[in-house]
Amino acid sequence: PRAHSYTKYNTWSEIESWISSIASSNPSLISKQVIGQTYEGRSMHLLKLGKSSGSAKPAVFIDCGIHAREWISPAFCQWYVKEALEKYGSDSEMTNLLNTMDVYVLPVFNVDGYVYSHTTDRMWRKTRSRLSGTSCRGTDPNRNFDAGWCTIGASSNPCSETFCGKTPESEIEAKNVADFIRSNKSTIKAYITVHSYSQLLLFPYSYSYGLAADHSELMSVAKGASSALTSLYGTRYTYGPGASTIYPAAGGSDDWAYDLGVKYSYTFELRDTGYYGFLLPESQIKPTCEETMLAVNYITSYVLKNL
Ligand SMILES: NCCCCC[C@@H](C[SeH])C(=O)O
Ligand SMILES: [Zn+2]
Ligand SMILES: [Zn+2]
Ligand SMILES: [Zn+2]
Repeated sequence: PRAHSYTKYNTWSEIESWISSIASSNPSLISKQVIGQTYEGRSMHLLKLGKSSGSAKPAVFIDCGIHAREWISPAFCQWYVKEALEKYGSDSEMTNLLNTMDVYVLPVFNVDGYVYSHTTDRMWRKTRSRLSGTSCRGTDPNRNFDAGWCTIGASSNPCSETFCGKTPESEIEAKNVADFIRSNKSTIKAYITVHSYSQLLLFPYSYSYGLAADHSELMSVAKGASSALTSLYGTRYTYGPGASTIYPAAGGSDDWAYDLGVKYSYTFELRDTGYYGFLLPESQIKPTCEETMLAVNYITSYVLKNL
């Protein structure tokens, strides 16, 4: 069988065995937990990075793979874990971060969809839930959160790629993540959700054109993060509130986390701008992940400084 590689789009079974081995590789720095099952009964594995300490530490939550076809996203979460463990002890920023904070990483949010995009339909986006009254499958998990749910930029047609679901958190995957964040909301200071493609760094709101209370701060952090990203290979990002920067879209995880009180809430749209789109070649995994590390590190060190 194929081996796991950080510069390959790994299958779910490769990722699942990687999760087990990486979690047991360094028990003082990383641990794993299951936050629930997917619709088709797969486990949602959450990794927890950080120097183990008796008391609850402030935390960052990063998820990848909300949308099945966006394969560069789970590749980044795997890359982030590798870099964090590698750099701990040598890089002062990462060492300070993991000594003071915990970083939760959900390598693949929409596991059923990810598997389906590997086996059956490369362009699949949604979950794989069955819906009553139609043969169409799946809900868009990024329209299924309880944030302006189904008001704009989402569809109530189950056959739509942006179907918002029967109710908020109808998708077990979304409910598992929302439950985890709700039960840890006193410690979670930042939420970062990774998608592709378009090269954007977005923040609330997408469910309204109204500006977030923390708009100017979120904007300045986004500016710094995207400049850090650009500094490596010149990759250019656009940044701003979701509604005006990409399109209005209600029910998103970022808007939901922000309204729950997680101030630093960001959505990344990674490479590229459409030449390859979702079919980004594996040769671009390393450069994409390295430049994105700079942006994520910028955000986490800003959060650390402002605890
Ligand atoms: N919460 C919405 C953030 C902006 C839209 C993000 C994209 C990622 Se593919 C989408 O969910 O359509
Ligand atoms: Zn997406
Ligand atoms: Zn996207
Ligand atoms: Zn690196």
